[in-house]
Amino acid sequence: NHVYVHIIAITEAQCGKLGDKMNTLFLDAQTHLKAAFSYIDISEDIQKRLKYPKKTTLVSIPVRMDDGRLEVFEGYRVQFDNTRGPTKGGIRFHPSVDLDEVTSLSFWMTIKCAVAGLPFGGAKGGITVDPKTLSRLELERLSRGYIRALADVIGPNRDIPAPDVNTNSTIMGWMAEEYFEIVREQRPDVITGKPIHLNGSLGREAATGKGALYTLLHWVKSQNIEPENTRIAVQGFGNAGFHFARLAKQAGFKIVALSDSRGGIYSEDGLDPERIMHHKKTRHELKAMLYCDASVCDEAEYKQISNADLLKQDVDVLVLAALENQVTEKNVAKVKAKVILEVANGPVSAGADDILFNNNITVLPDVLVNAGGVIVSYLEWVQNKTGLYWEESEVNERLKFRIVREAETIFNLARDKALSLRTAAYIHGVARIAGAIKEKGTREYFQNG
Ligand SMILES: NC(=O)C1=CN([C@@H]2O[C@H](COP(=O)(O)OP(=O)(O)OC[C@H]3O[C@@H](n4cnc5c(N)ncnc54)[C@H](OP(=O)(O)O)[C@@H]3O)[C@@H](O)[C@H]2O)C=CC1
Ligand SMILES: O=C(O)CCC(=O)C(=O)O
Repeated sequence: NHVYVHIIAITEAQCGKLGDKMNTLFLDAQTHLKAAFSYIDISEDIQKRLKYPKKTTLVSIPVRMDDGRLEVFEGYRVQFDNTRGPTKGGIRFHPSVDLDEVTSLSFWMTIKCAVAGLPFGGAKGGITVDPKTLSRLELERLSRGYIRALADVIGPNRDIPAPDVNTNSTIMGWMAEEYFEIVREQRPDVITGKPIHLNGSLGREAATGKGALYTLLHWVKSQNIEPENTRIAVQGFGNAGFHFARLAKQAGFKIVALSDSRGGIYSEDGLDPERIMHHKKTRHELKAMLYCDASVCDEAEYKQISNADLLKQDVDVLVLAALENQVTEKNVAKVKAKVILEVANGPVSAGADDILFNNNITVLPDVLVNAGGVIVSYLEWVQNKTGLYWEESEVNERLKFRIVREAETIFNLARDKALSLRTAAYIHGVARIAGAIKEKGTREYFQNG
């Protein structure tokens, strides 16, 4: 299989050229960086370095399909910055994966790991594929092929992948096992988000949703708002959105609307995410709840809504837990929520973000809100390295302590300097990265300066 795999490690100079060709997502993401630079004492050299990914790898992954055909898929791994430690970030399987998206996601990972105070830089990977069209065996072959193609650039102290959209613990297990075969050594610290039976961490499955809930709870407390008086709509009902919705209901919030890629449902009386997940699992769409047998359904009245409708709901908190660019300058005027909780990466465009700030709509930013996933991935990596495994309660306590500590710093900075929470989060994270670059000395950054 290796014969078919082409690894192209792109140099910095080529990256500059690629940078020029990048379309809106990466350029949009960079807007927030520029905003943060104006509040930090940071040299021009460091500013310039942070605008380019350090290493971009593109691979082709040949897969023998069940019917005997050979399909070749495009795979990516972008390692944006490793100044603070090995790079870290998930792997996405989705038809819209391209270099622009993966680079943007790797940039957000870099900021996020710094915001969370983790000893990691940022990376992201992906394959351009609709995994819903593959059989289980095709999916396994594709996942293993991705690792065979990228085994030279990842590693337990180099770059540590994890799950993202349409990937999960099963896929991480296959990938880890493929890596062990290649290096002839058990290295569970090469990938996080693994199954519990393959040295994964208790608490990783729900960590992204849980971290988002801790951030929201800290926010409502700072505003003297009771969860019981807070109505929430959630876009996206996968790992992050489902666990957030489930835990938010347990914490007393009222979930009135939910959606997945096929549409959504609304109930003024409130929805039960666990019950809805049960129906989604059997009928593959969230709105299957609408057709469920009356004897199984409760008394609540459900209304079908579109994905566009979900964003317009008159709720207290709009939770975006699907994909990037969901609220843009085109639809931002329709948003009625008072608070947006960014569980997804980059769900609000930079232009929409400015409009929301000017309209006094609070955006709790992705680089803080969804950091729970990578925080528990870090805890998994530490457990894998030490061989000492913690109870779930210990993992959750460590997650809560870290995310609340960083949230408190960011909330205070935003309040004291009258900034958006996003700008405050970027200042907090970028200052840590810039500090590390400075301390590292002149080898890479200032060779001729
Ligand atoms: N998993 C993790 O640990 C982390 C994830 N994130 C981010 O959270 C977001 C979601 O990731 P994750 O939950 O893991 O991914 P999943 O694949 O588990 O879930 C994604 C969900 O989004 C839904 N979706 C896709 N498109 C739309 C749309 N247009 N409208 C409404 N729903 C849609 C999918 O629907 P369907 O079920 O029909 O496919 C699915 O329910 C991503 O931005 C990811 O980068 C961030 C930090 C960590
Ligand atoms: O758990 C991780 O290492 C990374 C998760 C991720 O991809 C993300 O935070 O966007």
